[in-house]
Amino acid sequence: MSESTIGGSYEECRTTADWLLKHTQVRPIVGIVCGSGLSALADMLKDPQVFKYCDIPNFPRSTVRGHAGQLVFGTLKGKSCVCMQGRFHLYEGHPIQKITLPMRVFKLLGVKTMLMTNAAGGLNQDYKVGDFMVIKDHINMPGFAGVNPLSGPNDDRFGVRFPCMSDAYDRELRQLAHDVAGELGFSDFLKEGVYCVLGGPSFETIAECRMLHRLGGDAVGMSTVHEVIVARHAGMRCFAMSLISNRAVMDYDSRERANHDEVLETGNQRAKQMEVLVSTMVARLDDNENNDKNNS
Ligand SMILES: O=P(O)(O)O[C@@H]1C[C@H](O)[C@@H](CO)O1
Ligand code: HPA
Repeated sequence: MSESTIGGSYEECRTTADWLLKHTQVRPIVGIVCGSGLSALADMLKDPQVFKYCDIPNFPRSTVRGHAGQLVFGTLKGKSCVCMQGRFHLYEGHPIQKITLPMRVFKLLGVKTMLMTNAAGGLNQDYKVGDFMVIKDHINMPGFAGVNPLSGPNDDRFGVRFPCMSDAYDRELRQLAHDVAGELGFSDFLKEGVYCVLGGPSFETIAECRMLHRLGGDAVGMSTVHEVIVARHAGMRCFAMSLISNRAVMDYDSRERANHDEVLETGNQRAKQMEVLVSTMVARLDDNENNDKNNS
């Protein structure tokens, strides 16, 4: 299959970006991705303009409960934003280049900073359900098997062939999250750690959770990393945060069972605090710092 049939080519992303630019006056500088159960964040945008994914040229469809499947443009705390109310996952059957196509479209729309959220299982034994984890680094398990959104011919118009990932999660944005959490009284439940991505949709076995924990993972999930790789390749600053929606089961005597209902339920319980934290961060983003951080 050629890259253009898989998705994510420059021409395809340009077509989508041009269509959106024609249909909205908003010129976003901040992009937001809402994780499972965390879609309400998009409802904070003022003067929203909503596009269903099925109406946007080249966009895949959202198939997961808790992912509304629409793109919302608007203003958040005075900053022009575009927000994915629902994301795409590998297990939905989309090619990985298609899952991450929105990142390239956002780049072409003028987005400089990406803020992503997700729901994840807690591997770190100190984490409680409901904690927030600022992602400081990731382990890309599908990547070990060659499943990487940048596989295939490289298009220099987006970024370099071999992008560095040791600075994938912007240090200043992570610090900003801690500062804001301190002011809001959230520090007790704001952690920082390593996110492991798997393909899903089956949740992990006990042996897999134990292995991931030993490898240095603090939380496990099924998203975000592919988006971050493509966003960083294109020079956007990235911040990502997990809501620890459930505890990864690590003990053969445990009666706990990971399930999507619990994930959505925890999202509902913590949605308001997630909204306040993210929106306050957006308010504090320094426009001058919104420069391209390309890794060329
Ligand atoms: O989009 P995110 O990563 O928040 O979604 C997580 C991973 C699976 O899609 C789902 C499992 O409950 O939630
Ligand atoms: N494992 C993988 N993905 C997840 C989990 C989990 O326990 N919780 C939410 N998304």
